[in-house]
Amino acid sequence: MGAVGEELMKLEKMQGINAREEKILVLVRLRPLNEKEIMMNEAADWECINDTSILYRNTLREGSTFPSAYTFDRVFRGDCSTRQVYEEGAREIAFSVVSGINSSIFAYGQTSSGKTYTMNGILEYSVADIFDYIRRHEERAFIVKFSAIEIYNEAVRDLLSTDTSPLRLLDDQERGTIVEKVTEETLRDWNHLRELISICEAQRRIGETSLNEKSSRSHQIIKLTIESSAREFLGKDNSTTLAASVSFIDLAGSERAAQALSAGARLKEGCHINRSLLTLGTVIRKLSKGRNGHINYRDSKLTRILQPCLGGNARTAIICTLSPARSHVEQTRNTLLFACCAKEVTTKAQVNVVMSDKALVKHLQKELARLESELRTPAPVSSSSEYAALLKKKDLQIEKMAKEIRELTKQRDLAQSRVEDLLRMVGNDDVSGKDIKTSYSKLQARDGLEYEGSPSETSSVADFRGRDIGGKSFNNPQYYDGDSDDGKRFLDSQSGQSGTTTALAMAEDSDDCKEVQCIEMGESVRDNGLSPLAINNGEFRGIPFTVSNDGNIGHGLISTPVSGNREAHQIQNNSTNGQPEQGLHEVRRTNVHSTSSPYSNDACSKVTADVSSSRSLQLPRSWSCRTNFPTELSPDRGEATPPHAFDKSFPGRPEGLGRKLPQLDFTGGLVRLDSQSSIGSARSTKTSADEDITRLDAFVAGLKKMTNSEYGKELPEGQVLEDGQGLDFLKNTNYVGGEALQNGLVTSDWKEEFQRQQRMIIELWQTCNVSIVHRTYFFLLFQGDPADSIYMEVELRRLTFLKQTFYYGNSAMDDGRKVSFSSSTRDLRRERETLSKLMQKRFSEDERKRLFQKWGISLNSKRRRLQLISQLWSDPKNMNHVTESAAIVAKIVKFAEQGQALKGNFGLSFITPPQKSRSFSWRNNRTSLL
Ligand SMILES: Nc1ncnc2c1ncn2[C@@H]1O[C@H](COP(=O)(O)OP(=O)(O)OP(=O)(O)O)[C@@H](O)[C@H]1O
Repeated sequence: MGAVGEELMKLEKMQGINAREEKILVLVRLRPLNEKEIMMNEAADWECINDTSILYRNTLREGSTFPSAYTFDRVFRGDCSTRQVYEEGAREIAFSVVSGINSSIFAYGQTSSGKTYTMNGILEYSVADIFDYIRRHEERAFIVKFSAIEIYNEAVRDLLSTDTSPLRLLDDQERGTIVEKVTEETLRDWNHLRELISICEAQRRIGETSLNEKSSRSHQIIKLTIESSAREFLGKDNSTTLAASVSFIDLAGSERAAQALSAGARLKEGCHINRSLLTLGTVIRKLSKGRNGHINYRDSKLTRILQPCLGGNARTAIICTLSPARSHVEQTRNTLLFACCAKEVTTKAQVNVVMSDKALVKHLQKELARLESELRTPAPVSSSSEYAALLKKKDLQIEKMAKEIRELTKQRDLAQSRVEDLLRMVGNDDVSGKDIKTSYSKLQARDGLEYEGSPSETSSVADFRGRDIGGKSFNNPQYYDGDSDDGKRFLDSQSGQSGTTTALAMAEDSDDCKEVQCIEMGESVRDNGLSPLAINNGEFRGIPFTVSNDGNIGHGLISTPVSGNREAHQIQNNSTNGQPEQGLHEVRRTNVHSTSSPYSNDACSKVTADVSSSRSLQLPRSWSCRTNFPTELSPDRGEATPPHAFDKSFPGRPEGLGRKLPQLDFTGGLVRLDSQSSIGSARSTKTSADEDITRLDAFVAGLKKMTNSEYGKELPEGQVLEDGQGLDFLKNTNYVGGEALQNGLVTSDWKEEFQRQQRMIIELWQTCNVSIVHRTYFFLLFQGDPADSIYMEVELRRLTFLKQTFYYGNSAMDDGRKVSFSSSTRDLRRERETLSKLMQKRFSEDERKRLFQKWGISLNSKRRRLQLISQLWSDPKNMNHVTESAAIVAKIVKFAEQGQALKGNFGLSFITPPQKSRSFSWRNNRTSLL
């Protein structure tokens, strides 16, 4: 065998070693708190507990649905140097390039988390190592080429060229996607490298965001291509060359635009950045599930260029950079979720050999000989014990899945039976609920825009789409400043940005941006300066009930002693004032003692009435708010109803019918309050939105749909649940609905469990852009009755499903309509707009003024109502905020009146259930009571 043969053998051996699948190496680097964070007294919530695990240690958030510990190939704490990150993590991957293996190192993370800081170091250490290797291998001739591009606003730019025109991407059959005409410099030495790097730094788009003065606004890809050949064969026709490249990819920040407080150009960049990153996330997610089906590499320039690094012929390491600050917890989690997916992705790198024709022929002859010999002596079949082990493993898998299916079916059936009971209870023996649906179908919101079969309502729909204002075409509804003197003045969409992301969304007219914007629009408003809500003896025992005419939210709670007279409800006034105000409406229909309340104005009475619209139940173990309402619909809603008039106890939640107004819509919307359906124009201010905020049939249909739907049954295509996350957590809850309740086995810690679930639900509402009307109804209706557990569970299931669906960029189906994160964001924005219009009707000018002041909104600013509504429900961790938000929304949507109306519509009635069965099903036994 000559030298060529040896060379070939060596290469084949290398190919044999490397041409195998391996998982992407995932490294996590936690940076220390920066000066700004320290100045702001930020807490560092993340800790690397060993070399592979990172822990979230904020015990205050124990109710979170997220896992608190994450494990990766390697994690680096804040005091680790970049050299350590390189040597203990990225080096092996980067260094493969000298052996002819493609490799790539990514940095992924939110702005200011240290991507550029890390990648600059990694690049320099890698090049130093490569140069060192070259120096030590004089027998080979090396060529090192350097190129650098950035992807800025979905355009590819050459960072080594002064020509800023975008470069085209071409598809090459052999090499995949290549960047046309990109400059490639042959590296001479270390100084040359430094020079090129500083050119790139000067050319790269950098901007200032609120979190980073020098924020990289583009994705940067620096590529080193290394070719090497044995010197002795140089120039000969049987020479072979190893050719591979290593890419250093410094991605732009993965944060949401809202978090970085981006606006204008920054926002537009954010849109593009996030489109690329969204596609990257989708690609990684799909790859992590295996390579089945279409992978959408071509959806962004970034993924197109990086295709070989993502599941192709390359070894890849991803360094996820994190900030430990508490204020960045959401982004940190997103980064970790991305990292979790990435660690499941496999690539298949192999040595890339460029052969001369003669060498290739020789190589093929050898390969042929090897295959022929393999055919003659086939490899021994695996032993039967191996087969048996495999079979056993599969059997176990099947058994586990069957168990899960049984469990889910049981839960679904249980929920289904509750729905059927509900349907029976509303006066329909046909549990299919067909009649109910028919009767109310005309009121059913369809696609959030129209009301089916209601021409008068649909005719009032104002179409603002595509309207041309001042040369600018907006797809969004116009804003009228109802608080201004003329009341209907169109506002420039860019003015009055304060506190709303909507204004930012409208500020951009880039088509590209619109869709992505919706994804980015978060609800950034946090600090609303709420006064603390008094909690009853440190416990949350009831529901908030009012907005007072001084603009304060009533801090009263309607509470029920855990034991004692169920009718001895008391409105506990936690105000500091303690003096009754004029306009206080006594809640007479129960034995409620209306203590002096500064909050008890008309609004107060409405919300309290709403609470009171639920029938009192005898459920001694319940800690929740107990409220009463009459057995018959009184034409006078304020009419007192003596408690004995409905002295029928019911151990489930009959009050739920009166209280469960919201449509538990799959889309997260109670009813979509679309501006088009209600307040799109000055003319249409008095439309269906006013009257048709909620419908019971919609709620029932929603419930039924939920119990029949995918929640918990299956996740959307390609969706994965993180460890300890998703549906499993429900199994850990103290489930007291269903059987446990029927058997009277109400657990004593249900109260605690309820609060935990409530917290989770409130957070998930925010994450999933759930309608704030829905949030309000659900929050006010489900107050901790043990029988609420089924509803809590279904809601949790639904929200978890939505969250997962959205996280992976998927859409969920609802009545044939696709719901995605962006569409839910849009719906929520529209709902807020609608509520802001209605606010003018529901609150007097004085009340509005006081609310604005209380919520820190300048009385001179524009779109004050929208600003206020935008703040509502924006701080899920702050229970005071939540309760006050609910009170305001409740007043706007006439929550109280809805309860009464529904009671009248459906003639709710309850009977005492047989003591034995303690059934909590709905009864259609109107005559027994009325
Ligand atoms: N591990 C670290 N140790 C010390 N300082 C760090 C570390 N990581 C980042 N920094 C500092 O934090 C600041 C932000 O870092 P860097 O610019 O690398 O963030 P980035 O993630 O690239 O942000 P962007 O996405 O906005 O470009 C810089 O001043 C950097 O020096």
